[in-house]
Amino acid sequence: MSMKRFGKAAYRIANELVARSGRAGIFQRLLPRIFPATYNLGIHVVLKRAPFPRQNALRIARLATRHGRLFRPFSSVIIERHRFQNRDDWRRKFEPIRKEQPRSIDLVERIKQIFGNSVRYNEDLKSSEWPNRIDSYEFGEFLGQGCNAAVYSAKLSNSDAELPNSKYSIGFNEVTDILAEVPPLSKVTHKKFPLAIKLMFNFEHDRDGDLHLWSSMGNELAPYPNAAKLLKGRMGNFQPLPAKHPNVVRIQTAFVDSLKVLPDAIERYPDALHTARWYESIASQPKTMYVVMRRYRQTLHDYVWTHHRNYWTGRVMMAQLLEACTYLHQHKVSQRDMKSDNILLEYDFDDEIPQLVIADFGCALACDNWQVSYESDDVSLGGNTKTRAPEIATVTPGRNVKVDFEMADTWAAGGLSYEILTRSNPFYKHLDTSTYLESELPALPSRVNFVARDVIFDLLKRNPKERVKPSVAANALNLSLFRMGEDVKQMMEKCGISQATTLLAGVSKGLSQKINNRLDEVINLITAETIMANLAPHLISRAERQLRATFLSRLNREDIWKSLHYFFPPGVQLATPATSSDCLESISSFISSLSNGSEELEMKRKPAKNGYNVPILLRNVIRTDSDELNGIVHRVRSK
Ligand SMILES: Nc1ncnc2c1ncn2[C@@H]1O[C@H](COP(=O)(O)OP(=O)(O)OP(=O)(O)O)[C@@H](O)[C@H]1O
Repeated sequence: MSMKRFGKAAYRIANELVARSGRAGIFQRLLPRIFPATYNLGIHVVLKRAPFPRQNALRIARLATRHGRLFRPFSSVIIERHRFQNRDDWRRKFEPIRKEQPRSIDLVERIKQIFGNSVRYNEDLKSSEWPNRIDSYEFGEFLGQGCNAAVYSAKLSNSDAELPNSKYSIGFNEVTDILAEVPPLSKVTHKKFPLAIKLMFNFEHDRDGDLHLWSSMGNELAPYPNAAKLLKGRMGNFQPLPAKHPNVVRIQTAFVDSLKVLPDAIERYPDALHTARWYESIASQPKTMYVVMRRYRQTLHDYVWTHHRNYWTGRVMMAQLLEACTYLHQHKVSQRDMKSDNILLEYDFDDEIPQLVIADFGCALACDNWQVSYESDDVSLGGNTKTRAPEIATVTPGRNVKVDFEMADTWAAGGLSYEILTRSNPFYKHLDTSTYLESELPALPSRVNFVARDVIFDLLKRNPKERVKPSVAANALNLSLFRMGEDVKQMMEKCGISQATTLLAGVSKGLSQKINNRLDEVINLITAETIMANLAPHLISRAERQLRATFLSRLNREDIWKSLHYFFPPGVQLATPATSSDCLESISSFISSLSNGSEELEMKRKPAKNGYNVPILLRNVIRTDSDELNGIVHRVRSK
C-alpha cells in the first residue's frame, strides 16, 4: 500500500468516526493515533521496498518527531505493517477510540488516575514473582521473634544479583534522579539480605497435611493480595486486602514447606520444634508456613528510642500510619494488634524520614464484616489488651453480644501517634483503655502542629461514633504537610477557602459547585507542588513523596471538606482575601524557591548527609537541637 493510499484510508475512517460520534472533538483525538502509524508505515515502505532514497525515510522520521509523535524503533514499524495489512486487526485498532465517549473528566478523578496508576509516583505498582520453596532462600541474621513466629533476614539462594524491588533509589525513576543531580553515592542502597522470612511456629507437628497450617496461620496473609488464590477457600470467608499499599507490610509470597531448623532454633524457640520431648507422634515430614516479606529496618518502638527526630518527621510518620488505617478501613480489615513492635520502618540513612508500614496481621479480622460475636471468653479480641480500643476493652461476653472493630485500629493510631511524637504511648503505662477520660490525655508539646494535636485528640475519643474517620484524619495531616508558600492555611485562604466555605460545603448542589471550584484550586496547587517535588527528589524525602502520591490517588472532595474543619474550626473569625492571582503567586513563589534552592545547593557544594537536603523551599528550617526534652528535634521557622 502506498503512503498516499494509506493516508486516504486513514482519513476516510476518521471522517466516518466523526460522522458517527457527531462530535468534531473525536477527530482531534484520532489524529495523533493515525499519524504515527502513517509515518511508521511510510518509513517501513521506504526502507523495505526502497521506492525512495534512504534519506527520505529519515526525513519522514524527523517530521514525525517534530510533530510531537514519538519515533518508534523500526521493529515496531514491521509489526505495524502486519497489523495494517490484516483487515480485522485494522478494525480492532480503532475499536477503543470508537467506544471512547466524549467526556469531561472531573479534576479529582484525573488526579486520582495520575497518582494511582503511574509507576513514576508509585513504585509499588511493579510486580514480581517469588519462588515458593524454602530451598530457594538463604537465611541471614535473626531479626525478631514473637509468640507465633521467628523472623530472619533472607535472600534468594545462589543469587547475588539484584532482586526485584530490592533496590531503593532516591527518586522514583532514574530520569528524575538525573534531573535532580542526586549524588551517585546516595543513589542506591543495596542490601545483602533484602527479604525477611517469617517462620511460623507449628505447635502441632503430630498433624499430617497442610490444611491445618493454612487455616490456622492464614490470617498472616491478610495484606497479601494473592492470598485468596493460595488459601483456596481453606479459611471460609477470609477476605485479604485486594492490592498492595505502600504503608502496609509487603508480603512477596507465602508457602508451606518442610520445617527448616536453623542453628539458633533450639535455643530461641525449642517448643516450636518437632524435636520437643512431649510430642508423642511426629508427622512424617514436619512442616510449617513461611511468609516472605520485604525486609524493613527497624520497629517503631526501637526507632523512637534510637533516633532524634523533628515534629515534621513525626507528622509524616503519623500521616503514613493514618493512610494505612484508611486503606484497611476502606476494605473492612482490622489489624487488631496495633503496637509499636508491629509498626516497621524503612530508611537508608539515619536522618532520613522513614517509610512506615503496619505489619503482623496474625490477629487480623478480614472477613468483610466488622462485627464479631462475643459469646464467651474463648473468642479472640486481637492482640495486646493495652492497645484495645475502649469499646473492645469494656465489652463482656454474653448471648448475642457483638463487638464492633470498625474504629479499633483508628483509635490505636492515636496512641501510636503519641509514641511517634513523644516516645511514650499513654496507654502502655499511665492510662487504662477501659477507664480513661479524654480530659486525662497528656498534653502534647506546644510545638506540635495544631492539626496533628487536634487529630490525635479526635482519634482517641472514647465513643467510636464521635471518633474521626481515618480518611479525614489522614487528609488533615496530609494537607498540613504541604509546603506551598509560607503557610498551608494562608495558601488555602488565598484560594478562597474559609470558615464559611467549609461550613457551607455540601449544603446545596449549586452552591457546592461554586465552593468546590475553590477547593479545586487548592487541589491544583497541591498537585502541581507534588509533580514538581518529584522532579527534585533531593528536596523531599522518598517517604514524603510516596505519601503525597498515596493521598492524591484517593482524593475525595467530601472527606477533604471534613478535614478542612481542622484548619477552619467553627467559631474562629478569619479575614480572607481570595483571588486566583494570589494562587498563581503561590505557584511562582514555589517555582522560584525551587530554583533558589538549587542555586544555594550549588553554592554550598556540600552534599547532604542523606542525599536529601533540608527542604529549602519551605522557608522554614529544621533545626537540630539535641538539648530538647526527649531528644526530639523541633522544626522552627527561620527569621
Ligand atoms: N518484614 C520484617 N522486616 C524486618 N523485621 C521484621 C519483619 N517482620 C517482623 N520483623 C521483626 O520480627 C519481630 C517479630 O515479628 P512479628 O511481630 O510478626 O511476630 P509474631 O510472633 O507474630 O509477634 P506477636 O507475638 O506480636 O504476634 C518484629 O517485632 C520485628 O522486630
